[in-house]
Amino acid sequence: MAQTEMRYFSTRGGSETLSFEDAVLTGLAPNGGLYIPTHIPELPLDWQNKWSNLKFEELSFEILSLFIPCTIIPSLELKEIIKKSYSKFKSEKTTPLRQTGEKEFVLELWHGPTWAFKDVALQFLGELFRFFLERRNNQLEKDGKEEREQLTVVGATSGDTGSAAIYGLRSKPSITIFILYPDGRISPIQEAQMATVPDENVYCVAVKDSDFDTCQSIVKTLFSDKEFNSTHRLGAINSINWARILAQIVYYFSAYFQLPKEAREKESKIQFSVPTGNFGDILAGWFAKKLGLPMDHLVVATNENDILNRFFKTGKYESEEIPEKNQSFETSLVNGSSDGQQATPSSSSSVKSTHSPAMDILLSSNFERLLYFLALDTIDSPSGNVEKDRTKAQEKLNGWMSELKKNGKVDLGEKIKDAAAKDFWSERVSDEQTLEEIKKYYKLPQYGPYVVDPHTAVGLAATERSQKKAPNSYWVTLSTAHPAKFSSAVELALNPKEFPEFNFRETVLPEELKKLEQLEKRVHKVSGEAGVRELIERVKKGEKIVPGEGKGSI
Ligand SMILES: Cc1ncc(COP(=O)(O)O)c(C=O)c1O
Ligand SMILES: N[C@@H](CCOP(=O)(O)O)C(=O)O
Repeated sequence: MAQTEMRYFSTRGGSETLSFEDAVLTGLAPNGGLYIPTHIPELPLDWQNKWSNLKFEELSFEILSLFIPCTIIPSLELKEIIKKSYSKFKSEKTTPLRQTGEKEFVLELWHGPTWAFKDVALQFLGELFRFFLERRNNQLEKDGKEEREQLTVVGATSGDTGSAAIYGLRSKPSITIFILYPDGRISPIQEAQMATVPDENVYCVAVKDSDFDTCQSIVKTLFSDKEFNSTHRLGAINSINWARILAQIVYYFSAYFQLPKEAREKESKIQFSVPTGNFGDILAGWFAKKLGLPMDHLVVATNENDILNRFFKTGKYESEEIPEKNQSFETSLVNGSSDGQQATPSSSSSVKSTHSPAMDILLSSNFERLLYFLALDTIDSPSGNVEKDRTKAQEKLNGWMSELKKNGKVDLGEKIKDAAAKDFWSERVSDEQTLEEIKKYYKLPQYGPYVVDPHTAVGLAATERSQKKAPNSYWVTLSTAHPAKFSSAVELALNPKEFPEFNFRETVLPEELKKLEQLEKRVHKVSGEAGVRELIERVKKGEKIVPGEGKGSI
């Protein structure tokens, strides 16, 4: 059956739909919403047999082409983009599945260039940007036009997205990239991975006295500032960009095909546990389920920053703090809601610093995408008319967003909580439990020893706690980073007193990362949104700014 051509629209309303190309290049919708597909495509008949022996790249092509019409990227070119995206992965399987128990598995997503799961999507997004810009600029040249399209990528990171984006975009023509991160709140290796990249088009921006939410909020404010956005043609690398979610859907299918045959039999149940921060990775899993991948539940595994866990348990989405006292929280909620004029906080909010710092996030961007679908699934008396029902769901979502803006919290109610519970379970994992989990996997009989990073440990702890809900299931925990990236937590868990034989440098740290220590770092330290704007404006004017020596707030 012919499928309707896929287009994308904003969660926050407006009847406009965009092509895949425009949705990817725009990143965040002008009304502050996130782009989502107009419909969930159908998998081909007999996909389970047809796809079972495909290599990762081939599987990726099959899934991505359901969302990217060949009028936007012709098949041959999409295959080429995918091939380039995964050529630098260190594992033949790209995202290999490792057995850790009789029915327990870990999906290792960190075999890409920066040793984090973000590489899977950001290598692809880098290639997409290159392809679209090259095609547009060739056309301009053909048409005898002088101007060329340039993209100013502005992204926020709690450590991993930044380096993966930089490795995906470094030295790509027509692109300048600014990565914002909270000064002093990412691991030394993460900072070294970003700041030692010498390419001229890369700017690492340490935002003083901030946290990830502040950085994310600055990014969203800049995107919603119409003038700034159109002057600099902003591009998004965070998971607000639909292409990030899309690329991540693939590895849920890949995991499925790597599980033992028995797991794929009708009576078996498969559960996925996902260490969660910005809700991008787990949302990709939810789309995989919507597409028809047989999975039972997705476990939202949070650290002590547990707003999401509290929502899934209570239906209430709220910060622990009073909004007036917590500007970062409020500003993140209202991002881009209107004129981009809201003040951006410069001081840290109530986010806790934990042993899994990449998940130290209060407000998860992608939760809005799920909320849209929950709104749609629970509208009273749906009309059956796609556009009308879409508008109703968008209105409902906007209502929630305004309430959040006003009160810093919203009670989404039992109906929404129950609708979410069909697909999600959730668990909060403390720092202490995270360290215990790292120890446990190091001492793992039969399938160990296995050194896991603290984020993966959060996922594993959540798996164990959820197991009683569905005994006899197959469990896949997503491993989101290589342990080398988080030495402090790993060394704290596998400390010399308890584990005298363990040597982090010898057994965990890859040679490639050891070499970073010797390289020169280039970091621009700035204060708040004003500092970020100033840096971008001066760079775009062609000023050469020596890292750490800029004037003003830079
Ligand atoms: C290592 C690691 N694990 C887990 C996460 C959480 O993923 P998501 O933000 O997609 O929920 C992140 C970053 O967000 C991360 O860097
Ligand atoms: N943990 C992330 C935070 C940014 O999330 P993103 O998936 O929206 O880019 C990081 O490592 O930076």
